[in-house]
Amino acid sequence: MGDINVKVLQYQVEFGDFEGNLNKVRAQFEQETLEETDIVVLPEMWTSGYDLEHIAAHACHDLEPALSFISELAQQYNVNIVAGSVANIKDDPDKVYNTAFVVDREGTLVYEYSKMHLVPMLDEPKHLAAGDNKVETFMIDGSKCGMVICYDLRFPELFRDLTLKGASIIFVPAQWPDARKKHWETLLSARAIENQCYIIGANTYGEMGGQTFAGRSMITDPWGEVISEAKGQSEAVVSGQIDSQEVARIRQEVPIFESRRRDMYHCL
Ligand SMILES: O=C(O)CCC(=O)C(=O)O
Repeated sequence: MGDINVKVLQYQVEFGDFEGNLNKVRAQFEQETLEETDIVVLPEMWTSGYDLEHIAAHACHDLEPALSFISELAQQYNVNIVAGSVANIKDDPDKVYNTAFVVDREGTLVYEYSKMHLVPMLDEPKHLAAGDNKVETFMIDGSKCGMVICYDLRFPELFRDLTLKGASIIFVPAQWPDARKKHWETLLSARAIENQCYIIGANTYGEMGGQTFAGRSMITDPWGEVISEAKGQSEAVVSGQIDSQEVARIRQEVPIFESRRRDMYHCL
């Protein structure tokens, strides 16, 4: 298992413009040099933005057509894609989920996860159904990974569960507002430090649907150091290398997983 090169694409998602958003992603793959890249990461709700009033009209069905689109890109560029999330309808046509998915270099779907904590501040519970997936990990190029979506970042239990299940890299696709930018930056660092794993935050930026989004996509290492970041609200590619030995090194240096007192508190 070698080092892993990651690229987070930070760009402005177009509000309610499915085709426009697909074209935007394709254009970025065309202009980037991806030969040395192992994983490309997209933000939350990248096909529609937060056009919640019309979310059913924008929704994919069992991830299609977004899955086929991403699968073709993955094969064409020989890269794993953590494809942020899309509005998605599964069995029940009245339920739209906010579903993230991952496709490997062969174009095969390796994981999907529907956001389990919906955001009251954005009226998400009125328009979206909460995912009730089990907390699971998935593999990319030999590394065990986890996925959460945006507001999930506020729930340390979810991250602890993923790390106890062996995740050493956790992806956080987001559309995080500028109004709470400080929380985004602080919580990404905190989750990396307290779980001693890599945290990869992929946000959008700029004005959309009456909100301003923060940008500040970043890759944080298991020591809490930001190894690569987008400075602010601008188009950016955040590139960083994940050292496959670093998680074990940090966990040896500060052995919090051995120091836990599960007999003293009622959580995982
Ligand atoms: O928790 C927050 O402040 C932002 C959450 C959010 O915007 C989202 O989950 O889409």
